[in-house]
Amino acid sequence: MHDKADRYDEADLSFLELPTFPEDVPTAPLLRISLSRLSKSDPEEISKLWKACCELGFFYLDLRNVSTTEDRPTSPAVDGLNESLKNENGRADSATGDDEREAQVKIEPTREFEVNVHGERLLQDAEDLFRVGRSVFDLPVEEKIKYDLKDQGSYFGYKGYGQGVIDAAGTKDRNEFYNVSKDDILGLSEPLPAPELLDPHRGLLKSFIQQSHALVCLLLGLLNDQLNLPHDKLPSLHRLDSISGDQVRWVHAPPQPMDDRRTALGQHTDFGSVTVLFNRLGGLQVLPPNTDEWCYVKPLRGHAVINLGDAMVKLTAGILRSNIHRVVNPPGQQANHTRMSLVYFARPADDVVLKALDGSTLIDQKRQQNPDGLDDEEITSKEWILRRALGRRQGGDWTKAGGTERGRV
Ligand SMILES: O=C(O)CCC(=O)C(=O)O
Ligand SMILES: [Fe+2]
Repeated sequence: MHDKADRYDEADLSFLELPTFPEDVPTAPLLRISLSRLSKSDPEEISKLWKACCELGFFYLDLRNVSTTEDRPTSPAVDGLNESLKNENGRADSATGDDEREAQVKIEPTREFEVNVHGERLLQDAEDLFRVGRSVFDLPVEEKIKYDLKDQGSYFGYKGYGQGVIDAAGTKDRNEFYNVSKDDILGLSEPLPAPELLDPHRGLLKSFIQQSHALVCLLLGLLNDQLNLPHDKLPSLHRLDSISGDQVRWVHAPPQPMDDRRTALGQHTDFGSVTVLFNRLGGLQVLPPNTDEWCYVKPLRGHAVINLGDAMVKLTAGILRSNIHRVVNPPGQQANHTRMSLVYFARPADDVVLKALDGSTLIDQKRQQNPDGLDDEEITSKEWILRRALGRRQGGDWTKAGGTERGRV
């Protein structure tokens, strides 16, 4: 048994500046996995990852430096770098800083843009982006709706409060989104219309995207090996420089009146491959397999919540799990606070066909057990995501919004 991560006490895991997450609500049984140990290919940690991805499809990933000398990346160069990259606002988001920081974290520059994941850096970027997100939602609605790109057939940009639906009856949601495309920020596609206040933060968004994507590729590489797929198969479907639906999302939900509360974001499975989620207030709930009780995911400081999406289910013939989740008003003393979350959605490249991959006996066996299973249609990643995302918008086709959860426990 490892005890390093477990020796942090509760105070280290809490957001002390926020009202505490209540003790008396059901919480979901997410395993806590250490990035530092995964990146050293620790076999025990890899089996925890495998178990979490097969059984629940959700886990916590500890992104902090583990406090032992051998684990801590404290070379003076890296420490000094972090300082030198902060601008006068204390934010690490200058354009020149990006290049310098990339140079430091990149050990083996395999593909254009790619970096090695650095957990503390990702945590810092997430914290900085929480501030940026607040300023986006503070803009007047008339300004924000200029960036609702639904009518152009895009799921990037703004989605206003109540502009999504949470069920087949068309009940309106209770949150706003702002979605930023990876390809826009990396210069792989034309820039989309966006509020001017985001301009100075494109460097920060780029860093967050690179770090999140590198994290996802590390996880995909480890899962690839567990699945006995040909080397690099899963990561190669998720190249940072391929055109894809990868996006950063801020989710923003003001507190709901005490006598009129409803689900803010309706139950769903994520559409893509791997989701990296930063939460501070509670409200996210999962429905664990074989239960009918929604359980809260308690936010933990220094950790991301990672969950798998439907693409991973389809590519592995259902070996890996994408679990249903939803967002409700924050619980207990947190109920009167505005909730915001920050998400990175990694998705296979647009042209990847979402069907079981060849080259793994494990996947072949699973496919044989369930021959008509998940390959019932030939659909690309782009079509799948567009259909599901727009199906959940008002006026969309709800019957097309569903995912692989249908017919499954
Ligand atoms: O806000 C959250 O905690 C989760 C958001 C979510 O599930 C999503 O945007 O798909
Ligand atoms: Fe989700």
